[in-house]
Amino acid sequence: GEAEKDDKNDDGLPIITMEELAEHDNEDSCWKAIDGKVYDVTDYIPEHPTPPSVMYEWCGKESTEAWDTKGYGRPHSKAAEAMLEDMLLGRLEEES
Ligand code: HEM
Repeated sequence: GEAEKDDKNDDGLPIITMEELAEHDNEDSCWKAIDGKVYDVTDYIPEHPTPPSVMYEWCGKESTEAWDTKGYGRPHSKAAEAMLEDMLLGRLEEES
């Protein structure tokens, strides 16, 4: 029905609003938006090869630039990109 159409995008992924993203800004639930998609990275934080603070800084936020640069101008590896796919939750709402 109409409601379903509003909730989903062409690719069938749930649409996640900026407000919803912003609620997941902590160690119990850490979501990040990267290139228009939203990922739940909570369980990966202890495995990430940096102090957790590097990851926590971006919880609940649009994190594309942090992802693309790792904070010092180098992109994450293809292996890291592949891991991210398993954490996919949905698509970030388009800005209006
Ligand atoms: C968005 C904020 C993030 C920042 C600022 C960040 C930063 C970093 C830094 C500084 C390193 C270590 C140095 C290096 O390998 O170049 C690293 C490595 C790594 N990160 Fe992140 N990271 C972020 C998010 C993530 C997420 C969400 C994942 C989940 C898949 C991830 C996966 C990895 C992996 C697998 C490595 C090992 C090196 C590689 O494969 O590129 N990171 N990251």
